[in-house]
Amino acid sequence: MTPTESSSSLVIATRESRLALWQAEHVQALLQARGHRVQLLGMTTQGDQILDRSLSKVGGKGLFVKELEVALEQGRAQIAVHSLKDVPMDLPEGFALACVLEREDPRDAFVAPRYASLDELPAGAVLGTSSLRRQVLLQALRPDLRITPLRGNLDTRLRKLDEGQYDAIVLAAAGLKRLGLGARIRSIFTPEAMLPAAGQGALGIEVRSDRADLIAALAPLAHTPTWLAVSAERAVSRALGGSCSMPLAAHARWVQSQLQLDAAWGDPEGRVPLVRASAAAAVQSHAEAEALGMQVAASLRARGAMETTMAMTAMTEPAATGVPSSAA
Ligand SMILES: NCc1[nH]cc(CCC(=O)O)c1CC(=O)O
Repeated sequence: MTPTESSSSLVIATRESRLALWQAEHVQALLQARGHRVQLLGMTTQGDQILDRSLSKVGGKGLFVKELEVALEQGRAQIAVHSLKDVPMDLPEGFALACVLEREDPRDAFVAPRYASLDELPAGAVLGTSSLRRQVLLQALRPDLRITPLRGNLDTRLRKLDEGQYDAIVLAAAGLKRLGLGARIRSIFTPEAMLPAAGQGALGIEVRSDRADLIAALAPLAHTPTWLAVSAERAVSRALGGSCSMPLAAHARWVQSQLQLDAAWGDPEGRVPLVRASAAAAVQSHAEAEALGMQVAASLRARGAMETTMAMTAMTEPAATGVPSSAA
């Protein structure tokens, strides 16, 4: 750091949901501890405004990041903090992922006032979820449940549960834990029962790719084991065309020095059984992590994932099935 760099103030562009603000403040504190002056710039994205339609129908993941990128482009901010799960597989030209921070719990959580776990729900109970992945995986576990779309930020989702619109909801454990709402979690799904989404629980920091100085300043915040794991997960999504209209799960974890990657692909209408694939490798670089992801994607495709992907185009049209979906 040169004196001029450390004395200049950095601005973090952030969405204004409580979770987004927590995440931006977390990065702000990490940077302040390293001697940077950091301010926040709160903004509303299209993804926050559109609450009545499935996000997959109106543009998908990018909706949560685009306004923030415009702020970076215009120089109103230098840093955008994202839940990596909401970040498109390939960033637009001119933007880069400077680093990935240590992951919070990547698993999904079951929240319900009257039931302690999915198994306890009576037949026909109404279960709210916010992504195709969760819908498909939960329907495979409990075909008898009425799985219903659930949109909105964390507080909104919990309020809808508390108002009695759902018997139970399933959402990311990471968000609840970050906001101090971990006590609402009745049970956590093991990855074996319900495989998380690529990048779930991890935070990514986006900058303009011409800011090599900033990328260097952010490098100490990186958590390499998380970054390699999410690189492998995101490579699976990318290889399969990665959009949030695809019910895809990808989860990597370290088993000693090996990265174990598990992925699942489901047909939203349940016409074919879930397709699963796994592989492990002694990954040491992003290239090796991505190769592992591509290998698992190829296995998924060999087992039928691609065919149903084609069939899904019709499914994502309005009113075709009414399946829930979002960037979750
Ligand atoms: N799709 C919205 C979203 N993006 C990130 C999280 C949770 C936190 C995380 O995964 O880092 C959530 C909420 C959820 O899926 O329940």
